[in-house]
Amino acid sequence: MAVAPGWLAAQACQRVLKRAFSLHKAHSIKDMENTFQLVKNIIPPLTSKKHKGQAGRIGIVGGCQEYTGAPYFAAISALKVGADLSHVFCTREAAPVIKSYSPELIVHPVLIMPWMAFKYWKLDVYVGVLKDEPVSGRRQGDLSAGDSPDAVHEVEKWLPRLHALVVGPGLGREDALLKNVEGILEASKARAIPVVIDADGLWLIAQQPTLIQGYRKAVLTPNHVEFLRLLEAVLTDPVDSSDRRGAGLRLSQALGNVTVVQKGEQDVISDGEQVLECNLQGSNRRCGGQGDLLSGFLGVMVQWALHAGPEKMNGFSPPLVAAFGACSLTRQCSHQAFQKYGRSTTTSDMIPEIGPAFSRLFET
Ligand SMILES: NC(=O)C1=CN([C@@H]2O[C@H](COP(=O)(O)OP(=O)(O)OC[C@H]3O[C@@H](n4cnc5c(N)ncnc54)[C@H](O)[C@@H]3O)[C@@H](O)[C@H]2O)[C@@H](O)CC1
Ligand SMILES: Nc1ncnc2c1ncn2[C@@H]1O[C@H](COP(=O)(O)OP(=O)(O)OP(=O)(O)O)[C@@H](O)[C@H]1O
Ligand SMILES: [Mg+2]
Repeated sequence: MAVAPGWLAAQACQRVLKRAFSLHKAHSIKDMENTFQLVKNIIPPLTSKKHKGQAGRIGIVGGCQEYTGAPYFAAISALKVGADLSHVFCTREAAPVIKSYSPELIVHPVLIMPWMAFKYWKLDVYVGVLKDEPVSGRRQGDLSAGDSPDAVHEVEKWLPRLHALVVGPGLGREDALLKNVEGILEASKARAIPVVIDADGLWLIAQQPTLIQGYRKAVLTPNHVEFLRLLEAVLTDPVDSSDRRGAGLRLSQALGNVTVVQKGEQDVISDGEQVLECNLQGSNRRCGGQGDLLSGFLGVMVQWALHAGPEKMNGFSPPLVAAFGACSLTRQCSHQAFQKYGRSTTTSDMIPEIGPAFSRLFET
């Protein structure tokens, strides 16, 4: 008996939805089908009428000597989900490493601190002396654009060309670097650029919550430890963190309706008014880097959702819908990679799954 392709697609879609929401009593499968439909509504069509850049130009602020994988994962996932250009703003040491992972990334070694610029300047002078070059000549000439200590200004120059920023993956916690990031966040807010804040960016927010207070184009993506740190920093009254929906809702409200994506066995997403949960089956591998992929997806999707406008959101806020899309996609990639590689699965194995996972969730 011949089976219609449409029927097969519908069955596949039902299976994904059942996996997604079998554990969650508050939302019926119908509700979740609707939420997936909202994500589908924000995806820009691939047409011959567009020019490079229109599907998304994303900036990642992160990458230092210790951590080069995290900004790479965020930047490549932004491209693979459909952004046209992905920029990484990182420290000087991290730049050649990140570039060497992928020719597709545009890498700016601008997150340099004043003392580092001084160190490189001294090194250049030293090399000049060894080469028997006149020291005074080298002092003038050898600080290239990448050595500029004015990191905020260097990133700010690019902001008019970017649709969204992901701040934090692999950033590190050096005070001087975080000071730069404060300036970058202020400049992004002044331009109404959506920002996804993850990892060490959340460390900064825990020190200074006022930096994103009330900025509704900000989305925070804490893991378990980062969420507890934010709760402690932001809420004055005690809160039951085992009530993940209640705690997420309260944190978002206390931050002035910034969207909070609490990652975990279920991803709990709140904008202080509503709560969405993503239970889509992922995998039991907890290898590092999966959250970085999520932040890259979200950087792109939040911009798509804001561009699509509230009328396509059925009463949900655009960041909430975008976050649901990014969480679902991360978990689906993890699930697919795990089916192939089992215990040996690492985040790199999830990258080739992005295209098939996206089609499966959002193009059926
Ligand atoms: N390949 C890479 O370059 C990666 C770099 N990463 C970066 O690494 C930096 C640090 O991020 P992490 O998420 O590792 O954060 P932390 O360095 O704060 O935590 C590392 C791990 O230690 C454990 N831990 C920390 N504090 C704890 C506590 N109080 N109680 C119990 N367990 C605790 C948790 O398992 C946590 O995942 C960030 O810049 C992040 O982006 C990660 O994204 C992973 C991948
Ligand atoms: N117990 C779990 N069961 C299933 N999925 C999980 C579980 N914990 C986390 N995840 C999923 O893994 C992804 C990354 O979340 P995780 O908490 O590992 O972030 P992270 O610690 O910030 O990662 P990274 O190593 O990139 O910094 C999310 O999509 C989340 O849904
Ligand atoms: Mg993380």
